[in-house]
Amino acid sequence: MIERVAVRTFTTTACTSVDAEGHRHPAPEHEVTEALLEVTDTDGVTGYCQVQPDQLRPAVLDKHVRPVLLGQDPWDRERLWRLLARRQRGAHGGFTDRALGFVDTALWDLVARKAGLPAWKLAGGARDKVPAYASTMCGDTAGLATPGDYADFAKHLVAVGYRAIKLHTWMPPVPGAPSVSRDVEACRAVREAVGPDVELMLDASHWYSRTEALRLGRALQELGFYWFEEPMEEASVSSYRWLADQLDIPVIGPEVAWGKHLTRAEWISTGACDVLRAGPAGSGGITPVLKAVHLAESFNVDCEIHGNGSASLTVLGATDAGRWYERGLLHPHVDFDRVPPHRNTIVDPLDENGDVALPVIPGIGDDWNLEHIGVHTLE
Ligand SMILES: O=C(O)[C@H](O)[C@@H](O)[C@@H](O)C(=O)NO
Ligand SMILES: [Mg+2]
Repeated sequence: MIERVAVRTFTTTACTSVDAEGHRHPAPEHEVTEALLEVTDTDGVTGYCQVQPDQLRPAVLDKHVRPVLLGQDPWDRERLWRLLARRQRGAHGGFTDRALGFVDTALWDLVARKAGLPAWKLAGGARDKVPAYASTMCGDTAGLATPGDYADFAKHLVAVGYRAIKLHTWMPPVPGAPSVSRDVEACRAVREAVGPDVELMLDASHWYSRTEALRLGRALQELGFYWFEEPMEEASVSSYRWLADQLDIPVIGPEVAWGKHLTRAEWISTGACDVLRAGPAGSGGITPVLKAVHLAESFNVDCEIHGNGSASLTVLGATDAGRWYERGLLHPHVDFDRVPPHRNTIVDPLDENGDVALPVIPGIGDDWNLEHIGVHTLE
């Protein structure tokens, strides 16, 4: 039975930081506080999920998570997920899909560790590697400051094996952002740099109106882009249906819209997307993302998985619905393969063919340096 649910904060180092709008950029190496959710059962097995401390608050653990999980059989993951999800209504926004996702992910890690299997095998076992696309950081003023910078970086990414590249371009608070014309210049420069055989995608991060999104989408069509992501606020489903009706380039979503697989059923049934999107971090965990993947399969719609890391790899290994693993966020001035002090290895090394092998260790695949984490635990 589950006997302990705790969040352990620890110090480590990072070479990136987020700006005022939450977009990640390179930074000098510095100390940061991270957190690990731990769910331990009476056999002494622990499931883990790395969390942002402010996104799984003590009050949520006390009021919603522990009352559901403690004393329960961790193998009843589906029943426990549903009990947790139904707590969201009464939490009045205090128990987010992200918090639910962290708990569900730790439960998957726990039962896979108990089974001695990779979680993707336990959840299905559809493939043992997946092609990765390079997901760039947003534009900035040093490194990804011009269309030429994006073009040079794209050539490097192709040279190391990527067969697809997704641009995040310039976003506020970067001066002059957002700008449809600058986005088009960057996308054109990258297409000219890599040629016609590399799949290209743009993630416009929700800053545009319908008419701006339409203008940008038409330009991407001319450049042969593979999908068009999040040009508008995803709460406006009718805007996405309007846009998808007018464009040939596939519109993909939703990424951050709340409502788990249920919201995604609405996006498919109303024609708001041509390709579905869901990720364990933002859509309530591995459990509802698997539901969304199966939903998409039933409509013959591709479902692309949002976000890097072990939980996304779990879904991608368990199904063959997603064509790509989002590897990133990448930047010319950041070594994405750097192993931080709290890990023994990274979970998603890229091979020379541009593929990421699914992890083979028991659990979702994170190889934590528990000696570092334990020693550096903050009380
Ligand atoms: O912080 C975020 O929202 C994510 O990093 C996001 O920007 C990025 O992963 C994305 O949009 N992927 O599609
Ligand atoms: Mg996105």
